Amino acid sequence: MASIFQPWINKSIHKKPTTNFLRKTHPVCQISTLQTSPEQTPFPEEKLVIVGGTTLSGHVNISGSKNSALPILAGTLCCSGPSKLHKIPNLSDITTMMSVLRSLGVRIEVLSNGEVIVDTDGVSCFEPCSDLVSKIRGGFFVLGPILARFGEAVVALPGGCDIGARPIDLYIQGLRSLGAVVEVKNGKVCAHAANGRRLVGGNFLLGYPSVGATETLMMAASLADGKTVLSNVAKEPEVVDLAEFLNASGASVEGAGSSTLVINGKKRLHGSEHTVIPDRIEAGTYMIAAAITRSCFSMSPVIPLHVSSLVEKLSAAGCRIRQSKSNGFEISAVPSKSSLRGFDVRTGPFPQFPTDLQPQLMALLTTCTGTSSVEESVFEGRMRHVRELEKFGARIQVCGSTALIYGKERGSTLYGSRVTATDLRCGASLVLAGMAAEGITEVEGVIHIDRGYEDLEMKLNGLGARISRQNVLIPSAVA
Ligand SMILES: CC(=O)N[C@H]1[C@@H](OP(=O)(O)OP(=O)(O)OC[C@H]2O[C@@H](n3ccc(=O)[nH]c3=O)[C@H](O)[C@@H]2O)O[C@H](CO)[C@@H](O)[C@@H]1O
Ligand SMILES: C=C(OP(=O)(O)O)C(=O)O
Repeated sequence: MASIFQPWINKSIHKKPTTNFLRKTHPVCQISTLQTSPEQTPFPEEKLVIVGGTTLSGHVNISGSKNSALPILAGTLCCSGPSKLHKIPNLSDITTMMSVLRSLGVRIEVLSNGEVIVDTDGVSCFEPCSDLVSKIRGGFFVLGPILARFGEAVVALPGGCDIGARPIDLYIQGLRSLGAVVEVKNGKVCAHAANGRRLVGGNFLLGYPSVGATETLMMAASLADGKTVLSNVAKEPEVVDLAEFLNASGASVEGAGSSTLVINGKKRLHGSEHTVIPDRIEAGTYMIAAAITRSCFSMSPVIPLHVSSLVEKLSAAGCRIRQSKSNGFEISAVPSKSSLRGFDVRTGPFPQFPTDLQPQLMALLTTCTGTSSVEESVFEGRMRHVRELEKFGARIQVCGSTALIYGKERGSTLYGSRVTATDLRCGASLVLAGMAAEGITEVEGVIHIDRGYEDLEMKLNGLGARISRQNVLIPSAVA
C-alpha cells in the first residue's frame, strides 16, 4: 500500500509545525480511548490454557524491542517531517503509545511487517490524552520531546507494570536542570521552558541510572540550546538505540552505552529511517523456555552482547549455547536432562542481569537442583510472581528483596495449576512454568502478557508447545 506520507524519505522537509495550542486536549483523545487494543477492550477476558510436558524444537523469530520502540516513537516528536521505523512490534503497549501520539495530532501509518511511518508535523496540542498515558510507562516519554520542541507540556503521571513505586523525581530534577519550570498538579506534570521558548543545555547527575529518565533527558537535551552533560546515565541497549535514532535525525548525542552522555542541542531535528533492535527480553524469555522444557531450539535475530548476563547464568546451570551464522542463537538443555544446576543471581542496571527476566529465571530455578537465590535490586515490588509460582508446587521463601528457591534433586517438581499474571514478566514466568509442569495450567491476566510479547502462544506452539487462548468464561480445566 502506498504511503499517504510519501515521499517520507525527503529528510529536508521542515514544515512549520502547527502551534495552535489553544485547544489543549485533542479530540482524537476521545476517539483513541475507543480504539480496540487488547489493553483497552474490557471484553472478552482471556486465559492461556497450557498442556505441560512438551519438548520444544525448531526456530523462533525475535520481534523488535518494546522498550526501544516506545521511546523511539516518543522521539519522533522531536523531529520535523516523517520518520520511517522498522521492526515496531505488534503489542498492546505499542498500540496505546500510538494512540498517545495521535491524541497530540501525530499522523501514523502502520504498514506491513512492523513498518510504521510517523509524521509529527500536524501536532496541535501539548497535552496528550491522560487516560492513554496512564495506561503504560512509555506514554510518559513524550514529556521531554513535547517540552523541548514546543516549550510547554502537560503529561499525566505514567502507568506500566505494578512492580514498585516507580517515582519520576529524576525526570523532574533533570528537566529543571535544562531550564524547565516543572510542577505536579492533579496527577499531571506541567512543565514549561523558564524563558518561555526553549530549554537550555545544562549538567545533571542522575542519582540512579534510570532508563526512562535518561531517555527523556536525552530527547529534551537534543533540542535544547547549547551543550548538556548527563552523568550516571543508563547504559541499556534501548538507550543506545534511541541515541542512534536521534543522531540519524540530526541530533548530536555522544557516549550512549557509557555512563556519560554529551549532547549538543540542535535547533531542529528531521525525520529519519531506523530499525529497532531485537527484543533482548523476548529472546531471553525464549532461551529460558528452552532451558525449563529441557529442549533445544534456535532463535534470531539476537545481539549476543545484549543477552550475555543470561548466557552466563544458563551456561553455569549446564545449558549449551551456540551461535551460528545460519541459525542465530541455539540453546540446548537436552543433554542435561533433569540435572540443570541452580545458581544465585542479582538483578541490576545493564550490563548486570535484567530485572525484566527475573520472574522467568525464577520459574526455571524451581526446576533446577539445589538451593538458588534471586535478589531483586531494581524494583522493590517485583516478587508478586512468587505466590503464583508456589501454586505449581514450587518452594520459594522471600526475605526482603531476596528469594530462596528450593529446587529438587531430579527433574521438574511443578504441577499444572490455575494462576494469574499480575504483570507482564510475571505472566511470562507462569507460561514457562506451565510448559514445564505436569498436567494442565491456566494463566489468567493475559492482558499483561499481550502488552509485551508478540504472538507468544503462536511462537511457542510453532516450537511444539500446546497452548490455546480461551475466553475466561469457558469452565476451568484445572481442578
Ligand atoms: C518502558 C520501559 O523502557 N520500561 C523499562 C524501563 O522502565 P523505567 O524506565 O520505568 O525504569 P527505571 O530505570 O526508571 O527504574 C529503575 C529504578 O529507578 C527508580 N527511579 C526511576 C526514575 C525516577 O525518577 N526515580 C527513581 O527512583 C525506579 O523506581 C526503579 O527502582 O527500565 C526498567 C529497568 O531496566 C525495565 O524494567 C522496564 O521494562
Ligand atoms: C516493566 C516492564 O515494562 P513497563 O516499564 O512498560 O511497565 C517490562 O517490560 O517488564
